[in-house]
Amino acid sequence: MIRIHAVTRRFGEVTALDGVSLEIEEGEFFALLGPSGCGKTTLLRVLAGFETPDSGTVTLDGQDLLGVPAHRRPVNLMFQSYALFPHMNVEKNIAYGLAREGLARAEIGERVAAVLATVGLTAHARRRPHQLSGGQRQRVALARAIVKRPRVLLLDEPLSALDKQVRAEMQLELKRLQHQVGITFLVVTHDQEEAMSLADRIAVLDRGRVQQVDTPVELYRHPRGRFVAGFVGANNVFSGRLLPSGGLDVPGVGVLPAPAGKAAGLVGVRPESIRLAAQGADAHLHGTVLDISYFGGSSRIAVTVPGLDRPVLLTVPGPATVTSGARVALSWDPESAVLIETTGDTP
Ligand SMILES: Nc1ncnc2c1ncn2[C@@H]1O[C@H](COP(=O)(O)OP(=O)(O)OP(=O)(O)O)[C@@H](O)[C@H]1O
Repeated sequence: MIRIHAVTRRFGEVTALDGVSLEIEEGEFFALLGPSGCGKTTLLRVLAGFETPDSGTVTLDGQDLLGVPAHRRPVNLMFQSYALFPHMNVEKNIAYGLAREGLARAEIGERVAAVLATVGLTAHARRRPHQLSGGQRQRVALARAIVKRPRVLLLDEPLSALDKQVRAEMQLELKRLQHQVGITFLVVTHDQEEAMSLADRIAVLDRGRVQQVDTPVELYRHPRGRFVAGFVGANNVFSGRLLPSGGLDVPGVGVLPAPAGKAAGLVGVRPESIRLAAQGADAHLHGTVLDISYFGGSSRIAVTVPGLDRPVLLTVPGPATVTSGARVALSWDPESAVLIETTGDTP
């Protein structure tokens, strides 16, 4: 198990990591998710040994890791595929690290062959990187990292260079591989969909601080704090006061469906929980359709509501039945509204 405790790293005025504590289990697929500049790469570099924190500790199975030089750590950083050696074929690229470790030729041959089979590139062993597709190059980069049999594999935005379809394929591939090799994977990404689809657990970082660590489902269902609520999946966040009899009283808007409570705070309602309602008794909000985005299987509708500073988003299956400029009524079940953050208790 990796235990990161109170790790802080400053660069002049910038605090890249601000008291980060995390525990990553053996064999886990763990993601660090956050916007650009939140400190993800710095944390990865600390684990890899390319960066020393100002304070804090990192242990692997109880053993200090920070005092161990980078090349002695049982941790490997997977570089982007453009870091492959262009003049070496696939096999040689993969064998390179093992040869440097001084392993016997026979063992290198066996290990390279095994890993080539694992990533499905046996038939391409003699090709050079420029003779491969982006996805295949990414597999070589992966093979090169896992052939060294690290305990922990660090991946920095591993799929960002790939186009959408290849990316989806590689996500499946990465998960399958991680399962097969049983190595702990720690992936860094700013793409929440990627983190959700890959990881067993996700740590959301903002400005050098861990905001929440949870499974993808929990992060989506019960985001804690405004940042996570807005960053992980689309969300509608309403600010108001929960009423003991049920509902959220939003100043200037009215009482919106929400469970009973006593706190003033922020409540989130996911776009797929909101439906178009008939005007009248069962409608809770009224507004004007601002924009419609069609995604094939579903559509996202943005509705401007007087009194709210951001449009309300809702998702409907298939093409939308309304058009821009239409007046619509919106509704949702109280149970689908979750308290994200309290801003004070009502006396
Ligand atoms: N060597 C450095 N010198 C000065 N500032 C740095 C250095 N490395 C990182 N920083 C700063 O620390 C902060 C965190 O950087 P980091 O690269 O960890 O972010 P990130 O979340 O990985 O972002 P991105 O997704 O853009 O790579 C940023 O403000 C960055 O400018």
